Amino acid sequence: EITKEQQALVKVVVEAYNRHQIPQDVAKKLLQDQYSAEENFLLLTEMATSQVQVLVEFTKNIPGFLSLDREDQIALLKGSAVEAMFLRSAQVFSKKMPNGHTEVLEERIRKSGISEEFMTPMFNFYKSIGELHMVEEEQALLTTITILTPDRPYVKDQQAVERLQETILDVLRKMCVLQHPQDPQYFARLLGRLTELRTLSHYHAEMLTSWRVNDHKFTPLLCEIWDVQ
Ligand SMILES: CC(C)c1onc(-c2c(Cl)cccc2Cl)c1COc1ccc(-c2ccc3c(C(=O)O)csc3c2)cc1
Repeated sequence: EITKEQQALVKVVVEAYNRHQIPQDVAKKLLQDQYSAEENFLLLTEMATSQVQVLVEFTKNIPGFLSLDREDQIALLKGSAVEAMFLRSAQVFSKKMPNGHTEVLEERIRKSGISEEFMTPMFNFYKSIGELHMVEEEQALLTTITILTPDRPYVKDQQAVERLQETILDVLRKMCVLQHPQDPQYFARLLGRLTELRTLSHYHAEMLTSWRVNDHKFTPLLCEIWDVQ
């Protein structure tokens, strides 16, 4: 049984998750008709930059996040941004966006200078997230759990982060049992996705390097959050 305060916690997180989304006029740019590798890279850079801004706003609504040490807040954001964006872009693929974002997003990612070796794990991940058919509470809580990962580089007070993460893990575990009574392993499978995210995050570091080698430019916000340039 989910307690009253756990219900309140979920409500706050889910409302923040739904409130902070890429503005539609930015997302709609995906539908414009230039498909060169350069154009795709520029559009994806714009999406990622907008998504990071959305992510920063979302984290401010995670109960307890703003009471963490300031530097730890930054360390958590920097350490989780890529994983949170894999989760978010995965929702776009699994949501089968009504306005055709799914197809164009896939097309642009496939033709943006990312080498084949990263494509397979990336799209396998998207497929495995899609197969979970997560409800929006699960998506919001899983993203929150990713952000509240204690062992990110440079986090000083890991215990404080662990306490926040455990609170979310507890309510997610209960929700999974309620939402998926026929699948007792569902919660474990959700957490398994977080392990896959870590691997993708390592691949992503290499993707960044290969883009930079080919002189691709990022925005100041992405340079700051990814420690590039
Ligand atoms: C700098 C750039 C080239 C880059 O580097 N690595 C990655 C990157 C890639 Cl290629 C894959 C996964 C993660 C990252 Cl960081 C990217 C692009 O990152 C993206 C981030 C976020 C979206 C994204 C999110 C939400 C939505 C919604 C919605 O919510 O309604 C509608 S459209 C859309 C689009 C797409 C791409």
